[in-house]
Amino acid sequence: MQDVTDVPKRNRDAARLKMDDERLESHVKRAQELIGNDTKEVPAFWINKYKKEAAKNWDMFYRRNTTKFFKDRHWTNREFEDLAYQEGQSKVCLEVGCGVGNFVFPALIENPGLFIYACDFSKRAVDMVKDNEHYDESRCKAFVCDLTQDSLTDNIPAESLDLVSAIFVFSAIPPEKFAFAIQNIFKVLKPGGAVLFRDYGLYDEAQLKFSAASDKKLESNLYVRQDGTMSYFFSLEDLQSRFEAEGFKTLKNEYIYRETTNRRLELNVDRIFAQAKFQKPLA
Ligand SMILES: C[S@@+](CC[C@H](N)C(=O)[O-])C[C@H]1O[C@@H](n2cnc3c(N)ncnc32)[C@H](O)[C@@H]1O
Repeated sequence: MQDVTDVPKRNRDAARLKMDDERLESHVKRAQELIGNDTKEVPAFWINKYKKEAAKNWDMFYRRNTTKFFKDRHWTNREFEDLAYQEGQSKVCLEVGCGVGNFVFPALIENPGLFIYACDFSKRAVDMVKDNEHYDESRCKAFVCDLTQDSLTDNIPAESLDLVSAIFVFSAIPPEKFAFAIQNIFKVLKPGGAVLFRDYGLYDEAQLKFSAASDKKLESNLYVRQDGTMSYFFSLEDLQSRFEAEGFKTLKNEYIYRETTNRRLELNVDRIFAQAKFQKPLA
């Protein structure tokens, strides 16, 4: 689950290239076969347990990995122009599912006019954010919150945010809880404010790996990792309909294709991400 999107600078342009049609077609064909043949569903007892214990499993993930697992996300200004600082401008953002701050700290350092609220349901992760040498209360407030059941307005004034970033967090949430999470975000955004979304796309290589293994599929497009954390894969239609159902307007919604190389295994891997921008309409 490493952040393979953070390709070395000199390879960025090459990595951003879309897969050519032929390659994409054969990838989709392979994906559909693998996923279509994956009928090994996990028993309901375990599905409920993974869903119920999601916060605990992520907390254990951070106990094991501390701050060492994800790389800092230095690509966010490039991918989300709303985030990038413009002279004299100040913005307030909330990062949902902030983990240990791999999005938060590069964004604060690169964008002087930014204030970031950062929340996660893992207390251990939030404590690591607060312990970071760059944590400065005049520019950041981190707090524990389960986006799928705790109201964000307990910590953030309603309709006060310019931006909400959701970077690889919705994939960790069971789909039946998306609606609550999206409504929760809607309430703290200003009219005209936007959600910046990036997550695993349908047929991403990680989904193919889950399908090839046994007993990983919980339900359609939802899988479980060895450590009990979950991963959902978004088609653009699915993503768009879920945000629009809660009142958002879709301004951007696209797949990002990246070819990454695993040098040790001498393998090229096709990653597919869903990237979108959803706006809360002006009143
Ligand atoms: C893959 S990590 C991404 C972390 C961070 N956004 C980043 O870009 O590095 C997913 C994070 O979402 C958090 N998370 C998952 N479900 C959540 C929920 N219901 N409420 C709050 N945080 C959640 C997990 O604890 C984990 O830190």
